[in-house]
Amino acid sequence: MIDDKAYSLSNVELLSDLSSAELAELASEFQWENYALGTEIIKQGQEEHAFYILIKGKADIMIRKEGHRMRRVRSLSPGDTFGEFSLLNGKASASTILCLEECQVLTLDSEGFARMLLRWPKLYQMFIGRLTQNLNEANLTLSEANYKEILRSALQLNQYKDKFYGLWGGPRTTAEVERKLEELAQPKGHLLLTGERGTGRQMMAWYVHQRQSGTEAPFVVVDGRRFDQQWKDLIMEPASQEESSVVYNSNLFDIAEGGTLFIREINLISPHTQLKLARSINYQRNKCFIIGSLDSEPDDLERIIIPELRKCFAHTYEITPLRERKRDIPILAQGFLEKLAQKNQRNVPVLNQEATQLLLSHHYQQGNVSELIQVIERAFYIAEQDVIGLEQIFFGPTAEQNGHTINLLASPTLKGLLKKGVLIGWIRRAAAALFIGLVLLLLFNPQVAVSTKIFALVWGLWWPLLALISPFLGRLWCTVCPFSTIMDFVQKRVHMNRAIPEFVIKYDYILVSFLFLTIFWVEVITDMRFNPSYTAVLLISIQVCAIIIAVLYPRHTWCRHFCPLGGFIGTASVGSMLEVRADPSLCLNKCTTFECYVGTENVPGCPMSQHLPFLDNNLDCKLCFNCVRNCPNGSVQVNLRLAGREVWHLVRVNQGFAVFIGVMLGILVPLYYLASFQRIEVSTSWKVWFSLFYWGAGLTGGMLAWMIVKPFKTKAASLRVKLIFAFTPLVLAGHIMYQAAYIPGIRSLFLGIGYNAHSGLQSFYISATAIANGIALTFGLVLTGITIALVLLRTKEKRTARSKN
Ligand SMILES: Nc1ncnc2c1ncn2[C@@H]1O[C@H](COP(=O)(O)OP(=O)(O)OP(=O)(O)O)[C@@H](O)[C@H]1O
Repeated sequence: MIDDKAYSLSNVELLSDLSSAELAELASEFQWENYALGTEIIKQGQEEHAFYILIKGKADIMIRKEGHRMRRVRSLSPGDTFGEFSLLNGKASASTILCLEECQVLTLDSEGFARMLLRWPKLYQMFIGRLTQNLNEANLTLSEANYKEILRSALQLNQYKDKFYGLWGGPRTTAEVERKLEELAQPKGHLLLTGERGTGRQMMAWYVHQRQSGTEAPFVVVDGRRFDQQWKDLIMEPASQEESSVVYNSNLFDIAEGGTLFIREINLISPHTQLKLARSINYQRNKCFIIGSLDSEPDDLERIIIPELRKCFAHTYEITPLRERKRDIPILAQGFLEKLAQKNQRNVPVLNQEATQLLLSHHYQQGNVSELIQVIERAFYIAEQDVIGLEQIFFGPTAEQNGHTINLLASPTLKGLLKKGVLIGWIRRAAAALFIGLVLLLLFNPQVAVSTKIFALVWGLWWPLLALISPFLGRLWCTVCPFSTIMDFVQKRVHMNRAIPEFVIKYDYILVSFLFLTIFWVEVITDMRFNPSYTAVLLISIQVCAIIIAVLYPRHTWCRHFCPLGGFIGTASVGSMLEVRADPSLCLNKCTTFECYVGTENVPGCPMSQHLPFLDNNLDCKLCFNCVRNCPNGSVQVNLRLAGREVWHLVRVNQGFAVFIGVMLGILVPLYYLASFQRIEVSTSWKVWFSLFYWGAGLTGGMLAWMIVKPFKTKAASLRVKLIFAFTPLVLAGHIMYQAAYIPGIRSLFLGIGYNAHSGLQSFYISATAIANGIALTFGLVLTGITIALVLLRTKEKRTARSKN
């Protein structure tokens, strides 16, 4: 019978490296089991586990998701294994195995499985590799978290040689680490490494091990987080060894014999197991060197690990957090870039001054050097030139979702539409064609433009509509904006793709504010709203500027850093009801290709240079949906949300746009009173007074906002920034009031509420403009008031929560 089993096992690919003697040894552990057609060998959710090899018959791996019918994931045929996943992670089975025919299997219980892995570590390694491959083919989404854990487990037998960058930092750090390495490599007793996550504790452990025992000696890594579930039984203590009902050929110290056993996050082992571990360490009689690591200050050690275990470690070494040795940052960053360039056979990119400064200003509390590596790797892969600037550095916490949203992509029709992008393409082309027709008409046949009321619609419909729709649809207009379509058309054919000057990135709010002020001023001074030819010249000028910028610089630099209209809609859309966001956990765990930023063969990357997991406000999102089309992981969502919520939840934003809001608010008074209503006769002196009043008010508004929000060194949105953004409804209301006055016929529209022959018509009729203004102003004031109150409440709530922690 054993021969039968050994013969069957010899046909299993996973075991093909074992000799006949070894197969015979292993076969004695396995049991035969038969299952009839339609039976379930394993049930999803089952707690007890065994390892199975299908010898005869066919079976399916089935998964039932909550509220759904059973779904087939994969078929199994003779030689395939199953059950191993649950054995390794100690969790309930994630799937059901259903027999499609009569099946014969060989099974191994959990203890036999553990013995097999210990007896043949190489098998374990192959096993993990095979399992990973199987998992890849199976339902990745469901198993992703477990999959990662297993890969981590697999690391214990992997060679660490090529894992680390082998850099330490600046000369001071390098000298200190080298000295410490020499010292620690002298075997005087076990070592405890303390330091925050990602400071390099593993790396230090590896290099200590390398110096002490050599690269080829075993370096076994186990994780304290899963020690109780996975490894507790593999440590021997003198008393329990004989008592134990399970006799193992080997234990953790045997596996690491002659090398190092590295126990990560040792403090996360339960106190009971810590005690067992302490006894085992003392009992193992220096079979291996032990390194423990934990995230703690050395002074806290007594509190978080039990004294018996603490005493096992003769010395401790604390690795300094990255933020306390900032001089290392540029050297590490450049070093990582060099390694990446070497690996990818590319030129070594250089970090420009601004990018370096940004890297230096960050605190790296999320993951120290690992966090820096992530930022640098991302920058390396998304950089299109050999210089890495601010545009390629994405930092800090990823975007978080606030409150309830409705993902519109849940609708297959809409998803299909956006994924194809054909409709948007046609709308863009149609808008561009209409725009060109309009400009030509204004330029060459202004009388027709006026008599057909087309001209009136330019000022009376286009602009008011923009102010009206952006609180709802955000920058959706920017996607179909003819300026950007024409600019895109030219850019595809002629482009220099120069790096965007840093002053443009840094001071874009000044450029946007200045252009905004200039356009409104020219409009009033030249009486452009009553002059088709001037209007055409303005539109052409804007288009020419957009084209020049598009030829010089990459993507939609114009829309992001220059366009006054884009700036206006962008600030209005911060609180809008539509957002495009990604699921950061999906992006960070699954994505290594950054298609949302880089683009794919057919669809360009984000025109606004956004990396989706870090996109957490609407200011720079044009809702072009390129990311929806590009993302291979389905991470992108198009959400409907509560209007305004982004303002009181604002985390990061280009703070300069608070200045722009100040400017927009400032000019409302001169625009409204002088331009809309007081313009009885446009004399030269009126123009002078208007100009003085207008520029004075605009600049004062901007300066005041600047003084309130300064200093804006980072992108973090302070309370003051949020408060200024809370004024957006008022700004919008003001601009709607100003623009609405140009809606064709509105000035001569009066609404009557009665007739009184004695007191005359006027007392009973009210102008439509006044009603519109009243409504807009009331909405503006009320919404601003509510937003300010919510900003204050939310800040208070956050402060209270922080002080409680
Ligand atoms: N001084 C350093 N020089 C170069 N690379 C470093 C340095 N410190 C850490 N790293 C790199 O940072 C990454 C994380 O390091 P490591 O895994 O050793 O951190 P850790 O403290 O053990 O934290 P974690 O438990 O999160 O892994 C590794 O890729 C490592 O190569």
